[in-house]
Amino acid sequence: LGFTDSSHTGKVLSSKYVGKHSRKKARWNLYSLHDRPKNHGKFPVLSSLVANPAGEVVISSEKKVYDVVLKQAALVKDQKRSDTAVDVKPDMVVPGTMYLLKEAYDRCGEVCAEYAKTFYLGTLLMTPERRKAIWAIYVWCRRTDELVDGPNASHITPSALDRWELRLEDLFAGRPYDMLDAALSDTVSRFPVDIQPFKDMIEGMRMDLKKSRYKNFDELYLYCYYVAGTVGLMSVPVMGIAPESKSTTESVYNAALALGIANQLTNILRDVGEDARRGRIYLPQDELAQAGLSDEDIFNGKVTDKWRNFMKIQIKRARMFFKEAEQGVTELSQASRWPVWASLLLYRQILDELEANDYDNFTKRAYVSKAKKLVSLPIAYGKSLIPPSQTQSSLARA
Ligand SMILES: CC(C)=CCC/C(C)=C/CC/C(C)=C/CC/C(C)=C/[C@@H]1[C@@H](COP(=O)(O)OP(=O)(O)O)[C@]1(C)CC/C=C(\C)CC/C=C(\C)CCC=C(C)C
Ligand SMILES: [Mn+2]
Repeated sequence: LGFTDSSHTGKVLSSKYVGKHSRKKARWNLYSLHDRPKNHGKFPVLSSLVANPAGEVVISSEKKVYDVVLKQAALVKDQKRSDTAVDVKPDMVVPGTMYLLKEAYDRCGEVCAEYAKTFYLGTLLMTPERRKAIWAIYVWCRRTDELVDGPNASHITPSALDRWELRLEDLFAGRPYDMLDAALSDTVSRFPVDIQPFKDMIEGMRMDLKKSRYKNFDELYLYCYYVAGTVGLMSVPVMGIAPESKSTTESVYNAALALGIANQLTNILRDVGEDARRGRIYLPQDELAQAGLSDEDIFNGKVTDKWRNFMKIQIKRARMFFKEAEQGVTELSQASRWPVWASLLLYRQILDELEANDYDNFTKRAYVSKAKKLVSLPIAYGKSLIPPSQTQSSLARA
């Protein structure tokens, strides 16, 4: 939804899980397009292992991230599912603060409208409580991204990110540092939003400071989780799951994660040329090599058949993540479905535009025209009318 603006667990996840299980080379590849498992609430045993570049079998990023998904889902599981704002805590009336808080949320709305207009319009379809909360989350994400991508990015050090994280902990503890933090502080006191995805997003920004290449899709997946999958996990507690939905909370979170991953993969494919000009290549190095491509080819920016074939595979993968996200959207509360469908349809069309540009993402920026955006809105609306799952299938709650 118009995230075409300004350009664009932590420790829990890292060393703890990456134990050496075997020195044998893994025989399966979790991320081969044909074998990729569908999680849908249960994590298949085989896919939790993956070979690292040294040939050691380690816990895959997908498994590590899935553990976070389970934790997030468990946190809200007992919360009453609700299509209205009844689960929202009432305003705490501290004289003088109500007005300031309103101003803080209004400012978040303005930032949102300025940076991501279409997305902002989408939020207007939500209930007022949810809309304000999503604005506050949006603004925090945007500010976090600006730390490493904004005008002061060259001055940002890991310790600046550490300070940003302390500030995050403070706002979760009810001690916001500024007005925009105050809005988020209020949001997290009203909705069952956990701090972990926020910390993980900061971890993604740390990764951006120290890393400009990704050995394989397992590494890239973890990065995509940090910077975008987290957004899905932050948003679901605010958007709400439809009370009539019979699918598992885990599967809805999993779909939200998939939407974030799909968006980020799409972002990466759209911005190959732009990123290369900053010395960054977010494409899996092993897959580039398999396609007979090197970093030099990316820097030279010539569309060849090798490049087209490579891009086809990458686009196919991004579409798989969008597909995985689709069934989760239907499970969201009624008022949240339309904006999320619109976001999914619009972002996915960037992939179509990449194809229409004959895979030239070196000199062209794929974008969805206003006319196509307009056409997508009623389609998204139609999809938002599909009722949530009524049966306890493989998606069902355990
Ligand atoms: C069940 C189900 C499917 C629920 C829906 C869950 C949901 C709302 C998922 C949202 C997924 C989403 C929109 C992810 C954002 C992905 C994204 C664009 C990440 C960007 C990262 C950095 O990338 P980069 O620097 O390479 O890109 P730029 O050139 O800078 O663009 C981000 C920039 C991180 C910061 C993210 C934001 C500013 C977006 C935050 C969005 C929200 C909080 C609201 C999402 C809500 C809706 C309705 C889509
Ligand atoms: Mn960015």
